[in-house]
Formats: sequence, structure tokens, C-alpha cells
Amino acid sequence: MATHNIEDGTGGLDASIRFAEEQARAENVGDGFANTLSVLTGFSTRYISIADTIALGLVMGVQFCGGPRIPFRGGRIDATEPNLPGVPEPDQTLDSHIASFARQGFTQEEMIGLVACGHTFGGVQHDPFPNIVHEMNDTNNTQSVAHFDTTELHFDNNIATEYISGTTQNPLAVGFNDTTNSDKRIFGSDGNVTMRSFADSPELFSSRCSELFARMLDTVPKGVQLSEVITPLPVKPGRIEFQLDGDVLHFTGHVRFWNLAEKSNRIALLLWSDHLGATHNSTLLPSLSSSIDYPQGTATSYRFGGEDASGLSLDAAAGIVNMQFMLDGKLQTQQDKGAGAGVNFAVQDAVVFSTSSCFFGDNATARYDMAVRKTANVKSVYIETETRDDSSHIGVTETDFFSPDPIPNAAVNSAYTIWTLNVAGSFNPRYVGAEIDGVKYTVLKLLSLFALPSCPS
Ligand code: HEM
Repeated sequence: MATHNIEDGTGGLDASIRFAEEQARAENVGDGFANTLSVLTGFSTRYISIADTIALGLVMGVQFCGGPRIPFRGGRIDATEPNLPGVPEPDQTLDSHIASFARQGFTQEEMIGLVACGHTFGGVQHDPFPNIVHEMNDTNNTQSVAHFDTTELHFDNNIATEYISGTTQNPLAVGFNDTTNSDKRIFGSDGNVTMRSFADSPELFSSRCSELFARMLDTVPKGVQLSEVITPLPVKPGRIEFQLDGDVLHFTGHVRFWNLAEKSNRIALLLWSDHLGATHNSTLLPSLSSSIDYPQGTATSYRFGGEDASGLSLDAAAGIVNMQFMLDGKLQTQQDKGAGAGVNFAVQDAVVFSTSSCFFGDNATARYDMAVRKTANVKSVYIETETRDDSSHIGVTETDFFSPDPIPNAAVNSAYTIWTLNVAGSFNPRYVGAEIDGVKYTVLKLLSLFALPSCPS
């Protein structure tokens, strides 16, 4: 956020900090940014920008450390080059800090709030800031970090109570070098009115931090359109997979329900319709991690039935068109669909993995077989290969390596034909995509070559 300029709309939360040129600036001294990015970048995908993972990292981090819920919007776009400098530094004057936050779109009172909310965590490390923190020679604090408050891993208003009571050890408030006591100057700049209100009310501190953190995360370059606030869906199917084995279509998947009331003998059903117009149902089984408590709510998961990991065995010709979920006789709905309305989830079985796929051990290639439903309008089947460039940005290349025409006589059953291709190994994440009815889908993540059975010699 610190690079944002409200006048011209440049800068903001756009992951420009990942560029070495920005990290090398004196205003970003230390390895904190590199360390944080090394954790968060891996969660970015072609659909979720690095900037969104940084924002999500804050939302999750604050909540897991006991802090308030922070409304999260998605849609940040990663910068393609470094931003202009502008991160405030502790040896700058109060006036320059007020001007810096004003440039970013925040008032003086909001600046006090933001600094207090941020400095409820962590501290100042000796190595990048030797003129603020002395070397501690402490085996319990090998990086010589002087913490902002006594509860540096916990979100609470101790940053304010300790400051107001005069017991604070905050190195930016009572540090030995007054030039770098920027928290002292900032916190005191309104006669301590804001900090006293935070010290008096943990609830006020918490709600104010939630608002200010959200605004900080939503400070993005002009033209970036953020989504509505994202909240967990009440019903969310996932990890849907098919494997065609002769005439049997193995169907596996999970469904996660959000904030269900606790109940020991709940009857959970998966209902589905097939291509022949028939309807079916099967009992949902609790998944291994059936109920997980998050700060935001509880996730209760079930897996689709079946004796073993192969899931439900469907007749390949009948297949599946859509599914819905029923708990104790009630069809489950998404809130915005209105009470009583069941939710039909469309299921795509037009292009599925075939268990005839196999591995050629001698030259480290594999034959991937994809089964294509004969009645489906499938234009192409292709591999999607994801690569990251020097700035960790993900690009996707599509390789139409499956023949556009199905291999003749390669029908596995009356419903599907096999499209096939030999592929060499790769360290890049790869997926199979397909264009079905004019829409491009990512169908599955490509299994490692070594996960396939050996090809018959
Ligand atoms: C005038 C404004 C600010 C100044 C001069 C300032 C200065 C600093 C300094 C010198 C450090 C130590 C970094 C290190 O040792 O590597 C630090 C740490 C930190 N700051 Fe600020 N800061 C400011 C505003 C903010 C704001 C607005 C936030 C968030 C809302 C924030 C959040 C943090 C956090 C979480 C740490 C701890 C990092 C860690 O322990 O790894 N700061 N700040």
C-alpha cells in the first residue's frame, strides 16, 4: 500500500515488492519481504494473483493470531515492474509521515490507527536496524528482535495499553535513538487521543483495525476492479475426479458444508441425475478431517460414497449430469438462492481420465489416455503447462497434443472413445484442458508419470 498515490492512482497493493529492485531499496531493508514472499507466492495460481495471496496472508494471519475478521475482496493484479519508492522510514519527521499517509489516502488519525494495528505484532530486528536495536546475545532471541509490545505474536491492544501506561518497551517509541522513535511521534501527534481510546477499549481497537486493514488491502492501482467481499459458500463441492475403467465410471469427490449445527447422526445424501434421465442417491461418508474449526467458522466435510477410495461406481453410459446434496431430508441451498431451493451443481463427464493410461519405464514417457464422451460436443483436448517467469508470474501454454480426431477403433465402451498422447516428464504443473460446447475447462491435474501402471510390452 505504501507506494500508492491517491492523486494519480499509481502504486498500491500489487506485489511490486517481489521485484529485486524494490527489495534492494533502503526503505525496504532486511529480509522480511523476501521471507514473506517465499511463503505466499507458492499459493498464487493463474487465477489468484500474488497480490491477492499477500492480502489473504494478512487476513488469515491476523485472525489466527486472535485478531478480528477482515473483509476480503479478490481481484488484485500483479505489477509488471517496480513501483516508485515511498515506504515511510523511522528516522523521518512526523510531517513527512503525515504527508506520506495522506498521499496513500489516509488521515492523520488513520495513520495512528494503522501503525498501532500493524505494530501489535513483531518488532525491530538488530541486523537491518543496528542504530535502533542493539545485538542481544540471547539464545532465546537469536535474531535480536526488540518487540513492539509484550505479546508480539498475538493481536491485542497491548501496543496501546503499554504505551499509555508508560511501561512500553517499543523500540520505535522509547528506543535509545530518539531520531528513530517514529511510533512515539506518530502516537503522540493528536495528544494521545487515539491511543488512549485504543487502550480503553479492546473492542474499539479490534473493530478499527479491521476497517483500517481492509482499506489498506483495498488500496490498489487505478483501474483494478476488486470483487465483492468474498465469504465461504454454504455448500462447496470439490476435488471431483473421474476414472473410466471399461464400462465403469469411478466418481470421487468431497463436499464441504459451512457452519452446520453439531449433530451426531445426521443423514447426508448425494443426489444425482444421469444422461438417461434417471435420478440416484448415495450416502455421503464423513471424510478423514470431517470437521475443522477455523476462526471464521466450521467446515464439515463429507466424501462421496463407496467402499474404498475409488468412490462411486457409475454406469459409464448413464454417467452424470448434475448433483445436489441433502441433509436430514432437506435439500441444501446457497444462501442467495432463497430458502427451499435445492442447488444443482452441473457435473462435466465429457472428458475423463482413462485407467488405460500407462508408463513406458524405458524412456521415461507415459501414454495418457483421455476418454471423450461420444455424445458431447468436444472440440479439443490439450495439455496446459504452467510456468513461472523471473518475477514469479504464471503463464499457461496449451499444447494440442491429443489428436483432434479420435483414434479410430479405440472405443472403450459404447459411450466413450479414447484420445491418446505420449508425454515426457516435466517439473512444471500440468493439467488436461478441453473445449466442450465452446467453453474451455480445466479437466484434471495430470498425474505424475510414475503414478501410472507400466504399459504392456
Ligand atoms: C511511519 C510508518 C511506519 C514505520 C516508520 C514503520 C517502521 C517499522 C520498522 C523499522 C520495522 C522493523 C522491521 C524489521 O526489523 O525488519 C517495522 C516492523 C513492522 N511493521 Fe512497521 N512501520 C510503519 C508502519 C506500519 C504499518 C502501517 C503497518 C501495518 C499496518 C506495519 C506493520 C509492521 C509489522 C507487522 C512489523 C513486524 C515485522 C516482523 O516482526 O517481522 N508498520 N515497522
